[in-house]
Amino acid sequence: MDYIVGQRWVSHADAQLGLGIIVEVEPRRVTLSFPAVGEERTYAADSAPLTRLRFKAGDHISTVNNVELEVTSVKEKEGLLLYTGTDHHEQTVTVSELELDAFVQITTPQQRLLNGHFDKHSDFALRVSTLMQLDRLQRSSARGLMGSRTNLLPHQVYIANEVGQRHAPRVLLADEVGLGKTIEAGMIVQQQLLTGRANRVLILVPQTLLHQWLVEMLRRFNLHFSLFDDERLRETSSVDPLDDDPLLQLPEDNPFDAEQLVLCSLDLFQANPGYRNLALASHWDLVVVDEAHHLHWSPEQAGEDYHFVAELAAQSPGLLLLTATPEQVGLASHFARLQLLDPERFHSLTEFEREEREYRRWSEMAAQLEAGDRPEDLPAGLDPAAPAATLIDQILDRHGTGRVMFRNTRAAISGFPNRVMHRHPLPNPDSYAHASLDIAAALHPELPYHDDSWLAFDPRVAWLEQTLKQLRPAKVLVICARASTALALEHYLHLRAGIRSAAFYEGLSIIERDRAAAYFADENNGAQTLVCSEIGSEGRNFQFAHHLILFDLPLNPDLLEQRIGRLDRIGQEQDVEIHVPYLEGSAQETLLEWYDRGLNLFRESCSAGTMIFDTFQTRLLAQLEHRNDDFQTLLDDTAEFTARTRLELREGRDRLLERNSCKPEVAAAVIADIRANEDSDTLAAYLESLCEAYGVEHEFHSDQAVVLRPTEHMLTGHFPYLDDEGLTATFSRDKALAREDMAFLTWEHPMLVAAMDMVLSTELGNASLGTIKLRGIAPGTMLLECLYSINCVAPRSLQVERFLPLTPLRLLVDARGKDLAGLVPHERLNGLVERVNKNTALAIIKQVQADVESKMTLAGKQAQERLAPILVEAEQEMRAALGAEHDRLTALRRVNPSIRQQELDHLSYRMEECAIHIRHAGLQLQALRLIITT
Ligand SMILES: Nc1ncnc2c1ncn2[C@@H]1O[C@H](COP(=O)(O)OP(=O)(O)OP(=O)(O)O)[C@@H](O)[C@H]1O
Repeated sequence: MDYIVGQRWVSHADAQLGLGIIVEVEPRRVTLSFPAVGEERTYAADSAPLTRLRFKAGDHISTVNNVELEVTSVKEKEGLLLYTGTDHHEQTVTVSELELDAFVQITTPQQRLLNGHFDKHSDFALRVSTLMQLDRLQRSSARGLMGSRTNLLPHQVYIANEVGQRHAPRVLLADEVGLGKTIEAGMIVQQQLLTGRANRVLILVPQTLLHQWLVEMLRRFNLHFSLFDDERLRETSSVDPLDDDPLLQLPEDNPFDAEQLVLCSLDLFQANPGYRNLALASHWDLVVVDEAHHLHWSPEQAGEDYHFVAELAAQSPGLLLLTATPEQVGLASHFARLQLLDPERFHSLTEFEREEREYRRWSEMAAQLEAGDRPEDLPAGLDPAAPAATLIDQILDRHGTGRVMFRNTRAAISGFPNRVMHRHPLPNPDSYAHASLDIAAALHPELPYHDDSWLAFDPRVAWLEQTLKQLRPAKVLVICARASTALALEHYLHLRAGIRSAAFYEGLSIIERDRAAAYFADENNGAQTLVCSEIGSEGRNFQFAHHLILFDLPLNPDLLEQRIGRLDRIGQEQDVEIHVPYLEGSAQETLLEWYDRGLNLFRESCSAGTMIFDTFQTRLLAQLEHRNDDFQTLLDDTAEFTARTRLELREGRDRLLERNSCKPEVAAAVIADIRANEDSDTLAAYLESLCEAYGVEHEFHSDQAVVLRPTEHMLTGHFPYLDDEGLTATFSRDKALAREDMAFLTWEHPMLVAAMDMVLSTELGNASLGTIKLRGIAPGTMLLECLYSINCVAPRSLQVERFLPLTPLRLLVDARGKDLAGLVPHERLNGLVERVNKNTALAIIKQVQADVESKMTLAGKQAQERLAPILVEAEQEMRAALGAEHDRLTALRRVNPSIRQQELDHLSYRMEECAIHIRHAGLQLQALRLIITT
């Protein structure tokens, strides 16, 4: 494709951009400015979704200077088109395509019909059915949630539905370990992308989870993220990775701009501060940060990673933070993360701490409201006459963590396995006498050894070997705190004990780590055991194993919970067997006792671990150093405190959060809608007609599954997502979950999305001609079937399309200009219309040309009349939605003076801008069929 600066192109992927103008051409990229929406876009030159706009003689064009021309001739000069025509003063004028008005509407169906370009009826029907399906999908409550290859779990579907529909969502996904936060984030990202709310997404994860995220996004959501690491950035940018001077001139070629979906490790920016400016200079619609509790923050000082994410958070409209243990590093730092999400709502730590103490009161109030009572002491600013559901939402928003935080607990979700604990006391060897020196050495007595001589006398080692042999062939995950321990153990098991094993620790490259994890996961020829340092205790999926050996214990209950969470997660089908070897009389034993008898952590997960730890820390540390008779009292006190805290959480904060994190009736309705889409045969039938239209071979594979293959007679050289090998795909979710080799075809599979887009962005089926026998109507009578869609050219940031329906406006005008659409539905007409041979069709069109044009004018007028109330309704809907946001901020401002007037003003401004664009929305003729009665 030859691009030349100044040429005019339209994006067929995004008609709302209006008419673009090429402003820069580079060897592999082309940049267009879209003046109608004030945006610039850069595309890869060989795959840009662009169509050159060429007018022909007879077309009407308008220029930026409001000159209207009817084109009489077209010439090309140095790659640019020059249009000559007559304006309304009958003057002959020549304008360059450079001067064309960017707010162009191209109504090609009429031009094609009158010029004798007729499509098959089946193609016309396909086009109309595409419009109808898109409209149905847009209105479906399952929109954006159909395509993921996952089980439909209510708590995930609820969150994805609630958050994914938001404009610029900013939330903390804090489900307890292993409940599927990655899946929730994937569903939200997918929904945001599919609905056009987001285009550019950046995901930041710990290095150990990069590959897992990459694979999960691809296999569950068909999302192709590009992995950016040091190597890739060095290859594509000249920035010095170590130079983080913010005033540095950034290169024009920002590598982050080259991809829409980027996955990076957060550590990359720690090690190479120079890359931060690059990432910040790129625009993101949505930033996702996994294991967000790692961001360093304390009331005295925030870490560089926190600052970096805070800067990203400030420039990106959407932000998802993920953590299973939000309070792992304390309440203050939990608050700091909430502040990243909603600085208006979370403006004062003291206030937040006070609120936390009141959760029980709000929880009880919500319960009262739900039971139909009206409490006397409703907080100020709430309308006692409002419906209970509204009041509950407002209480959650203003006094709980409301719309910002989602946390489902295992207690509320059934189907988790039991945890079974096995203690293994072992004699404490004399060589570890030094262990009482400090707590780290007491808990990990092998640490002071610079070689592996400790392996010979530490009884945990021989026990480990023996236990693994006993458990054979069961897979066993071994976790210890330090990399050196993991490495030494793995060497021992592998080289001296002959046990198939792999190590997983920070010294390995990402590829080596993933190779180790894959070796462990391999069912047939894989390792029996994986020995991990603490980095293996976070985020990874090892639920195919159900034996966990804790070679030592971390001094942090949330870390212990994370360790157990590797196995105790969704998909675990057996009881989780937790084995803990410990040295008798050592600090390890004391810690084990405290976790077990104090917190009961080996049997039940506990979301207040850190808080309980903080409460007893001093007493516990003293006991770890030197255990005495007070220990029993510490255990009793901890157990009593834990029981009380659990109860408080259940009745207070957790219940308040749960109320917000899964509403079963809403989830059930969405799931039913997703299922209804899967269970009907409409998709299969639609796919068949698509394949027929485009010449793709379509063959039965098995129940609910098909094989698609490209052929030599394809209409276009290429069909989206279909390579030479073909594609085996199923419409059944259950089959897709069991058969990873099959694609899961839903209305939201990228093949369907791209193919539907292809139908509407090309001319396929937009002009058709046929005959019909209708009793009682004189032969030779003309009917025109016209389908219009609403087209609103507006800056993308306004997201106007979410208020405008996609429902096509259909008219069937008869010879007198009367609309019969209501009497004869489209499907019925399809069954009655007969095709006409090309010569007859050309003869017909010659005869009725003038008549068609006048009927088109009538149809256009009628459609315009029908458009008016639709636009009024769209504006009302927009005002209601943005108005509610405005009201919320105004209400929050009463309790929180830090909300700036400027923000409220900006919302009002947005509302007015949206209103202007909605009022100027126009109609685009999508398809036209001329029918003559015989
Ligand atoms: N709806 C689902 N269908 C099928 N598998 C699922 C579903 N939800 C979660 N899983 C699987 O369960 C495991 C846990 O999910 P995920 O990794 O998203 O949990 P998490 O909450 O992020 O865990 P952690 O707290 O450990 O980071 C993964 O193996 C995931 O693939």
